[in-house]
Amino acid sequence: MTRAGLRGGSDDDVLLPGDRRDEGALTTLRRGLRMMPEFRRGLPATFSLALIATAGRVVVPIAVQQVIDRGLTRPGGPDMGLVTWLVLACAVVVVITAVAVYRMNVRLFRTTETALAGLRVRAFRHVHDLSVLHQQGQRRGSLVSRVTSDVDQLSVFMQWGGVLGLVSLGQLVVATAVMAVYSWQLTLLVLACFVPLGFAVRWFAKRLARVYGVVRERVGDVLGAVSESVVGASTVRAYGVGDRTANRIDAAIDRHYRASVDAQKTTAAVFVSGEFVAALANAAVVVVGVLLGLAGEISAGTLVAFLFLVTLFVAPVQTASEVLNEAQNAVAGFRRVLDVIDAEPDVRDPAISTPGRVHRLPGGPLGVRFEHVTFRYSPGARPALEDVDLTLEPRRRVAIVGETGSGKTTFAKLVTRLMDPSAGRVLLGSDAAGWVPLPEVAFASLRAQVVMVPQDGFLFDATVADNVRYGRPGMTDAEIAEAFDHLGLADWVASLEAGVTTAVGQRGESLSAGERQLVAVARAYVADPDLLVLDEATSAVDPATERRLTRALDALTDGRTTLTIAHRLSTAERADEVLVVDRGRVAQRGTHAELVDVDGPYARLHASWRRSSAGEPEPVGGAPS
Ligand SMILES: Nc1ncnc2c1ncn2[C@@H]1O[C@H](COP(=O)(O)OP(=O)(O)OP(=O)(O)O)[C@@H](O)[C@H]1O
Repeated sequence: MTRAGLRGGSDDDVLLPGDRRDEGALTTLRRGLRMMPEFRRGLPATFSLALIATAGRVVVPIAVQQVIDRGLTRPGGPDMGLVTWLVLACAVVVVITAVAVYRMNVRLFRTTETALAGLRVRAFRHVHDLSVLHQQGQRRGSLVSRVTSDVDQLSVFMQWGGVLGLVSLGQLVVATAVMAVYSWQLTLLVLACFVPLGFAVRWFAKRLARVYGVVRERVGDVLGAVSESVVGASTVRAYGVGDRTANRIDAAIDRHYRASVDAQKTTAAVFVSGEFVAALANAAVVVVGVLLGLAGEISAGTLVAFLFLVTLFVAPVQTASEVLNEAQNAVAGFRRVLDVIDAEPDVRDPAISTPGRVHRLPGGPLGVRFEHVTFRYSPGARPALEDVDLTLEPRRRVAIVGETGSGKTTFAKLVTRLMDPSAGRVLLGSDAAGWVPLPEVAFASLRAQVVMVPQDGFLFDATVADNVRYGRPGMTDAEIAEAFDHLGLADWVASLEAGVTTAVGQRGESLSAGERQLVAVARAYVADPDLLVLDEATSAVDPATERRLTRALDALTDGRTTLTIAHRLSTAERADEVLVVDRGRVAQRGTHAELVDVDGPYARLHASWRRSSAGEPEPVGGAPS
């Protein structure tokens, strides 16, 4: 299988604003070169080395011609002095050529890796600013592939195809020029032999693109089937469907195998055609060359040199189809990476975009003000929030409740400026300290003073302490242990195998769901925000962890403004204020006591909670976010 066959497809691609799928290859390359100054800077020197390398290759045929015509078959007898001189000169040129090729490879490797590392870093950084991350969450994998496998694909092509393409092109041009100087008749003959191959290569290139397209799809199928069976291993085992899953994987592997064999057959045909035409050209040159020699048109040395040159000419033509095919794939990958970098972030840091109009948030607990805010996930879609107009005072614990899909998470994302409203304004501050519109708040100030604790409390594969340190870098393990102590969690830390230095495993899987939440709460606590947005977990936890969590949350929220997306009515009952969101609108507002007896959405939610309260407390609105 060639390199082209090793990559996975990405059918479930995420569409970015301004994606340019139909852009021509040259336009993409120009756009890419503009974005990779490191690569551009190295190009002239690399081209010069390529020129030396290719020029060096034609020295040998020329020397052979000179040795035969002017050294060995000289009318006055062999001139061994000239032969020795030519052989030595050839040896020197061969060494210089080898050094030039080596230097060119190293340069190309270094400049492409430096340039691609820069590209990858830019793409990664940029991805974090794209609101598409929050709006099309299910397709994050595709974005990841753009900044990983697409860049890898480009790197492989630039180092392998780039070297081959550069040398081949130079070799082709120089060999043709020298051939034309020796004999225009034989040059035309060689070109005539290769014209049909040129057409065949074009046809083969299209077919190769198609067959390797199928191979990539099949690779994607295999990866999809395998990863699904690994991720869903417990479900597979629980339902005893191991055989069925294995059959699915076997079938995907079989389809991949068939597609690969099919693709290899085409690749083999390309090489055979090249070999055939090369043999044909050599034979034609020998026959016609001898006839021309007999007619006194060319010398024996020229004929031998010509046969060398034909070999130099053939190699690039043979590799052209593979390089072309690789180039098609690489340019497609390049375009996908460039589109990520070129996509305009909807939410920009004013410290960068409008440095003249940037503010810090006032210190101390922050209030939240929504001024006629409407948000749509896409133009023309039903508003997820509609005309929300309210002020939440600082230091209050506010519970946001509502049916599933009513707009609670959207509200939280707007407060933390993961997205900007489609209409209206969100402001943070207080009557005393003043209100600042979110688009004018520097990200550094916003991220330091407003913290969101997501429902799943994502943990990194590190220790408990490392995960907490994300909240405030530089804290010592002892300070982190102290923070757990303040949150009333010292007994829990003591129960861990290695205290705060216990490793949590990938995504925190060595801890229970409730314990992961405890770490997430500690992380928010050490960040010491002025406004907290909590997305309450819906997963049931054991009573001991539940008690710890309640205690830790009380300590965390003490004295801070807190917005909790509440899935348990017990949280709403304890809140200073309840916001009831219903189909994108704030339908009710007040304390639990004020709302519970009023006919409305809150009373209905409460009643449904009461009905199911015989068992575990039911999440408000049923389904988890
Ligand atoms: N990324 C998205 N793209 C498009 N529509 C979305 C997206 N996220 C949410 N929505 C839609 O916006 C509306 C409000 O969703 P939101 O997530 O705010 O609801 P929620 O009240 O938090 O629900 P839950 O309790 O289930 O988490 C829903 O109709 C939902 O389908």
